[in-house]
Amino acid sequence: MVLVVDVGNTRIKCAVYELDILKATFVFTENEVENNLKNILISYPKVTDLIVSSVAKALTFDLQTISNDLNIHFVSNLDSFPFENKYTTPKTLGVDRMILAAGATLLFPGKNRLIIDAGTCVTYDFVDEYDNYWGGAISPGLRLRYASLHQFTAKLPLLSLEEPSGIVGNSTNQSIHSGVVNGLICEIDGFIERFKQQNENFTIILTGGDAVFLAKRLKNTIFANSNFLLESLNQFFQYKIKND
Ligand SMILES: Nc1ncnc2c1ncn2[C@@H]1O[C@H](COP(=O)(O)OP(=O)(O)OP(=O)(O)O)[C@@H](O)[C@H]1O
Ligand SMILES: CC(C)(CO)[C@@H](O)C(=O)NCCC(=O)O
Ligand SMILES: [K+]
Repeated sequence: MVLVVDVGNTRIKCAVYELDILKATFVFTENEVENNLKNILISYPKVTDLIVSSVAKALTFDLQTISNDLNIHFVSNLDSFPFENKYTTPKTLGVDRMILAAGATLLFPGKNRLIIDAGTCVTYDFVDEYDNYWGGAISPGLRLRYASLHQFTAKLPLLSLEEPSGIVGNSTNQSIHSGVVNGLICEIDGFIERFKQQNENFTIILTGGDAVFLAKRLKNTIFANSNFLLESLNQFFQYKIKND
């Protein structure tokens, strides 16, 4: 069994897999990480391997201290990935984006793949049908958009996510909701439109903390798979075992 750990910018998500079978998922914050991981390992004593993708600052404790007999692997840009990396600054590419690209490469072979991860940031990543990874785009996620409107102005309140009443916001709050929510939906619809015009034989994957909320509101029918990063970590782990 493997415990996959996604240390995101805001939260930590993990899952236990037995080969391709998802046994359990967990979400917690950084200060709870040590206790949570210990408890997961007590509940799942058959876990032999831990695979960690982190885009956050270093964890405040040493993972190795939670168990002596675990194999712990931190994904890094130095690993070998199942795609050809065409990014011009591969050393600064986020490992979360590399894992998403790896998962899409392994799970949807022979397709032009667009992975949209709507988390703290929204990332767009493109892997072509020949398994070349080209990069994509980074923009602010929903919560970040609300927070930055408040933080960088004098007058705008800090609001939390709410369905806008329409495109035309008729108050300060409604204008903010429309700008943030409708703005991101138009952005994602726009990226998808361009991608579809330029590529045949494609697949689009939508994931991240806001995926379910956004999927229902997009013009294109795209199913949200909130666990795609965790699934991709599991796929990457199996790929590593085969190729090491
Ligand atoms: N408890 C929560 N804390 C923070 N964000 C949440 C929470 N529940 C839902 N969300 C939504 O999820 C989004 C953050 O997504 P996610 O949890 O995937 O981010 P993350 O942990 O920073 O991961 P990543 O760094 O991979 O984007 C926010 O924009 C927010 O709207
Ligand atoms: C864009 C984020 C913050 C998304 O989590 C992460 O992938 C990251 O820190 N990336 C580094 C920059 C890059 O991917 O080019
Ligand atoms: K993200």
